[in-house]
Amino acid sequence: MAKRLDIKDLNLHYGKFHAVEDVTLQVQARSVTSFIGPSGCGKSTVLRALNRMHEVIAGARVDGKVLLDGEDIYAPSVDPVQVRRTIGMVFQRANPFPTMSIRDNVVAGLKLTGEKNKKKLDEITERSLRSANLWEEVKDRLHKPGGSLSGGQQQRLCIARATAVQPDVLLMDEPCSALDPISTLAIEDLIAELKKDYTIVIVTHNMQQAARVSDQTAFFNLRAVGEPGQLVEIEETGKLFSNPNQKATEDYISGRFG
Ligand SMILES: Nc1ncnc2c1ncn2[C@@H]1O[C@H](COP(=O)(O)OP(=O)(O)OP(=O)(O)O)[C@@H](O)[C@H]1O
Repeated sequence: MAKRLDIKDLNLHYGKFHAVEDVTLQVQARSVTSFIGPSGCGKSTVLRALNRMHEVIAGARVDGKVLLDGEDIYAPSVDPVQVRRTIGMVFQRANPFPTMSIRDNVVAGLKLTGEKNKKKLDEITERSLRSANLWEEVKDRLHKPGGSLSGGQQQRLCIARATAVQPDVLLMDEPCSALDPISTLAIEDLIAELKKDYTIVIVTHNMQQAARVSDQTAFFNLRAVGEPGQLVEIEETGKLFSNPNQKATEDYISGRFG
């Protein structure tokens, strides 16, 4: 549980298009790192490279290294399916299986691993829903469809599904962008709880959110349209928002562009 990530000289392409250039950064275990920056600078692309989801896109290429507690997740001997289990992902739009029950949604990933023991699956359902702060709201309707929940509940259900397989890292791609302010706060509280057990990387357009939830923040930018995205700086969050090292960061956080 909760492993460290070391990203070294990461370059990401979509066919001939060089989307992200030379990203090197570290993410400590049991911490939250936010990726911020203007649209198109490659935040989601980098995030998807951290659990080998980038390479499923036709023509996409990854150069560089991503180490999970020192182990290269791109080593030839490593199974990408296993990587995606140990480095889970929560998406922008909650994507529960809408007609599947709440319980079956939570354990969907586990069932794929062949787990059939009902008692164990029930225990994991409760544990995962509790850790996603959803148990009290759904414990009396576990057999109702996942699609019957509100947007915020569906997003917490997806977080429960991601944690049910006990990953080492949780990647979150704008997990609150489709949510109202109350549901957003519920997810932010949840991120603070989950940090005790997981390493978390979150892409967000909301700088207040980055300031609220993260220990360190990475600012990405584009030199010009058509050029690859770059990591401008990564800093302790308080420092990045109060006294950034780079002028481009200051311009962005003070709303002068982006
Ligand atoms: N599947 C794809 N095929 C080709 N190009 C892509 C693909 N996905 C993203 N790109 C391009 O890669 C660049 C980086 O995109 P990415 O989505 O990572 O940026 P982002 O910073 O997450 O943007 P946003 O904040 O708007 O979500 C953009 O120029 C984008 O058009």
